[in-house]
Amino acid sequence: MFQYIITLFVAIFFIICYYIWRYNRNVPLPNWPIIGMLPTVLLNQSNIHDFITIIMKHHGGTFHFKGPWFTNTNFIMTSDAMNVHHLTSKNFSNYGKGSDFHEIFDILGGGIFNLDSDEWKHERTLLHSLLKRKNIEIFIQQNIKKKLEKCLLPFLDNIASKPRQVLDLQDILERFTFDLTCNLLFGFDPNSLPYKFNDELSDVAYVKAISIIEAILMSRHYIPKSVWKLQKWLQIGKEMNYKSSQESLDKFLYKCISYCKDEEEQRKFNSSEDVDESQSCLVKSLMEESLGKGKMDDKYLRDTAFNLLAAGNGTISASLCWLFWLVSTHPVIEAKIIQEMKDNCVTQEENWIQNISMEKLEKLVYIHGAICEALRLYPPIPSEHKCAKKSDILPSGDHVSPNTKVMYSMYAMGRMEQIWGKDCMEFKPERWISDKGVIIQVPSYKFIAFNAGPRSCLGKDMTFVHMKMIATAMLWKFHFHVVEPHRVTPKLSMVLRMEHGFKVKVNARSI
Ligand code: HEM
Repeated sequence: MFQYIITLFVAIFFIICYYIWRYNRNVPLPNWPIIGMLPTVLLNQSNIHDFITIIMKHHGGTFHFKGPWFTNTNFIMTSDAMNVHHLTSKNFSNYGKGSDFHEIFDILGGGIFNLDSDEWKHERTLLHSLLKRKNIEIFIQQNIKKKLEKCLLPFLDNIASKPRQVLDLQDILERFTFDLTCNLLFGFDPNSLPYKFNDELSDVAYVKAISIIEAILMSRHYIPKSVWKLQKWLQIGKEMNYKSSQESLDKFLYKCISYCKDEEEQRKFNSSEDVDESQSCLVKSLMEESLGKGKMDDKYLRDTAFNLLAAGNGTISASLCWLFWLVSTHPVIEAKIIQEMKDNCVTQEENWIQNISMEKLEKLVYIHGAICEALRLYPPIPSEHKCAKKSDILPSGDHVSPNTKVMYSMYAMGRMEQIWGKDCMEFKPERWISDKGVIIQVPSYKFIAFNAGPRSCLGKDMTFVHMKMIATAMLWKFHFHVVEPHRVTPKLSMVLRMEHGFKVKVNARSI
């Protein structure tokens, strides 16, 4: 009798397995009993963004992810522009960051990215007023110009004189934008890309720390909370280097803050010829603004400075890398960019960087289109998540329960035929230029790289200034030849960097 019961249970087990297998065999992300969809996600980690794009296309733009049972990792994922419009604008008040966000992004502390409700509104108003100040705008342009002229361009000149030398352009751009952002925030240049260079650049602990932290923060999105928290506590697995990276970063940030506060230190620094004698500095302005409002402790300054550093540093260098890669692999587009610059230069021998002006940059619509394309296809922040306060129905008809996480994939949205048409996978700057030769404005819930609605990016205009100045100055003087067979793939990280760096040979361009 016992044998019959065992046989019956085994038979039932296999029949269930067979039906689950039959149901799952044609779907890109099978849902298994107990373990849910997690194993397939882990198997596709190395190409997660393209994998998500396939799933989004397969499910018509919105999809319900099921994590392992009892781990509370279920969420909704969407790339439907109307859903994103609803989440970011139409029903904005129902979608906050949620408690999971604060736990995952503990490193952001009490900075703007981690705030909600009135605290967020107050911080946004403050930062908005600081970032839009005329003196900050002017400082940004001078800051970029000086570092380009005296540091990056001579550095690339030196590399171009050695035709065999291979350069990791991603590393160089990360150092360059890190220095620019620190100069803007703290009024000094940490020289991670030094003015006086040798052939070897030494590693900079805090630049590395940021990249390690970004990769760990990404992994916290798909590893169950209890697991990553245990790993963090034990300092093992993906969380192994979190504590040491955080300490290295904090040491740097607190040093910068005391530098901002200490006039004596500044004089010492500013007597060095390598250091920018900056007049404007966001942290100082912040200290003046916050004076008497009871918020000016070092922790607040650390959190605000780090949020701005995280917002503006890696995002710009990553966008530049993807732009250079796309341009270098599309010679016809590269030729059009150079032609447009020639058409807008007084003489062809003119030194582009010395004569650069905002008026001149505004005339460059083709490169503006190319930058938009790079941001569409490779958005530096590849996904976002929100948490529903009350139950809701998305425009796609999907029901959202209270406390449900809703993610939107910016990466997948840039590749949706419904938004961009049949040629959505092509790098095509012309897409952004009207018949009258002006830039076509696409609603931000479709061109989502800078987010949409009340929480849209405060640094969008600043980003275009950075990217146009840096890209034109570099392309005017150099062609970047992508080294074969170097694989260019996105890294699994909060910021969409390149997994294996961006290996190029630099050739001087004759105009
Ligand atoms: C390619 C460059 C950039 C991209 C793609 C980008 C993208 C984004 C995105 C997607 C958000 C929404 C984040 C969220 O709500 O969780 C955001 C917010 C923000 N960005 Fe940017 N950003 C860029 C550059 C900058 C720069 C240069 C700054 C200025 C230093 C900046 C400042 C901010 C701030 C302060 C917010 C917070 C807005 C809020 O929560 O109300 N960003 N950005």
